[in-house]
Amino acid sequence: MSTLHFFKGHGTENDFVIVPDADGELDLSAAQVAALCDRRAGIGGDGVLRVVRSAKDPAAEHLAGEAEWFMDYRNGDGSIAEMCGNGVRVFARFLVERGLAEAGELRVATRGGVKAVTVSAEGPVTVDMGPARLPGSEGIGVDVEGRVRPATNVDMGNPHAVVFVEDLAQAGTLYTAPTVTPEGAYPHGVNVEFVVRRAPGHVAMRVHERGSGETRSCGTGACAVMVAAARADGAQPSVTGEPVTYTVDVPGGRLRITERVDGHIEMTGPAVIVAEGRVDLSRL
Ligand SMILES: N[C@@H](CCC[C@H](N)C(=O)O)C(=O)O
Repeated sequence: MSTLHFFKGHGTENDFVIVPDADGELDLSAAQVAALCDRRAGIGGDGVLRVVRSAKDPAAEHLAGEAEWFMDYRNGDGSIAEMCGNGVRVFARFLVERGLAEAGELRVATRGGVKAVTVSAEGPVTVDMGPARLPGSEGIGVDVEGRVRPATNVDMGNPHAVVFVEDLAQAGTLYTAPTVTPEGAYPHGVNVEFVVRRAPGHVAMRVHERGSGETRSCGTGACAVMVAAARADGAQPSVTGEPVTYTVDVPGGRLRITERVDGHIEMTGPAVIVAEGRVDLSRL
């Protein structure tokens, strides 16, 4: 019997199975990750966060001097993604609650680089996501109710296509991935955000995540949405010298996203650990 000690946590209901593996002894296959994330036959989650010392994982050993811990993030289907914004906030909360790091500012290694995360004792968790990249949106579109609308292509370390709609119901069921054009625009897949405006500086979104399907929140997605909305509103802090903050509502709660004058995107929201248990991997 191979028993795995796990925790469960979420950030605005983007939920994760957290697997402590300080010394990098676990080799979870994609099938095992998918089985853990299965909401009926497994624990259930949008993804898995393996908590490993940077020095003990080949993907992060080069970052060990900057960050003691590496977030090995996997999507719900077992695929690897470069970055998970809610995941890194939940990961930092876990480190602090388990006494593996002090509250305050700490650094977490990810496949998207080292992220500075600020954890308050009971309150919100803020992550400096670094700058967004807008590699060009020419020709990129998302099918909305049978009609292709132009989308904003935003890279938050992982890829996003952001499309504005009048009503979030226009996103449809999202049981399957939205159609993004042109075919092949995102050879490694893409996260798609549907956005409505609520008020100046306030938007709401739904997301279909690459590798996880529709989720209740996506941190990198909320940052991509904020940047797309800010640019559409003519706001660019690096030019105006004024930071810009947006409230982004997601089905699972609310995130506050600030673009600083240096271009870095900061995301703030709740992150909680809600359960702990053991699972027999051979039964999944
Ligand atoms: N939920 C995450 C994003 C997870 C990765 C994404 N599905 C991808 O494949 O890029 C977040 O909070 O950012």
